[in-house]
Amino acid sequence: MEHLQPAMLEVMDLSCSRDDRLLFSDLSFRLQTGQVLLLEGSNGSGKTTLLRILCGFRAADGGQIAWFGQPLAESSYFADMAYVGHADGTKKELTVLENLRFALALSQPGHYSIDQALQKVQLAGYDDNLVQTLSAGQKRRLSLARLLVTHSILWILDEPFTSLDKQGIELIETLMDDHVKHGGMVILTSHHDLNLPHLSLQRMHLDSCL
Ligand SMILES: Nc1ncnc2c1ncn2[C@@H]1O[C@H](COP(=O)(O)OP(=O)(O)OP(=O)(O)O)[C@@H](O)[C@H]1O
Repeated sequence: MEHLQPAMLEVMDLSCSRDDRLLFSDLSFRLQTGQVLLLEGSNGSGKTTLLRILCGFRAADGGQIAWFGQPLAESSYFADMAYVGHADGTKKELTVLENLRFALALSQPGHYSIDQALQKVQLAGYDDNLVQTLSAGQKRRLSLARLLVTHSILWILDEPFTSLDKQGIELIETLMDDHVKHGGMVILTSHHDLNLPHLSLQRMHLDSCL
């Protein structure tokens, strides 16, 4: 009787326009722990805009979002959610280690220590490197390490595979798999096919909302 379980995340009748162009309307979905939602759609269809609304960076034009039955602002949502966007969210003038310590100071600790997370994303040995000296793929790996050292239930990932090599792509898939198997949830956009055969994957095409 899965439909009777309270949805951790419930999006109801969301609508958004930009520059008088309707991106989506009446958009509704529910996401439970252990589930992954893949947002698909052509360039400009509104995927990033929807993620930014889900992160609270931007208001929707209509609709509601609830976290465990509560409006976001009255819930623990913003402590339970972590976002990795196009810009990676790292501080370029700080070292790798300082970035992770900074992230940890603003959040509850996650399952991984900083050393374990750096090992996991294959950045061990880069602790004292300034972020501005890292490659694009290494910066992306650092943003993944940030997810591992801090506590969050919902990962919101905008094009997480960008700049990553084959091993990096497999690494994200492994991390997502681990995360949802331990009670997490993921919403992501990607133009790549996902290789997550053992997970409960929902797909939403934004173009169909127009
Ligand atoms: N800062 C902005 N100001 C005005 N319009 C914007 C802004 N950012 C995006 N848009 C417009 O909103 C629409 C949706 O953009 P969005 O970035 O959400 O699309 P997307 O589906 O993520 O695209 P892509 O696959 O190219 O990343 C586009 O028409 C875009 O031009």
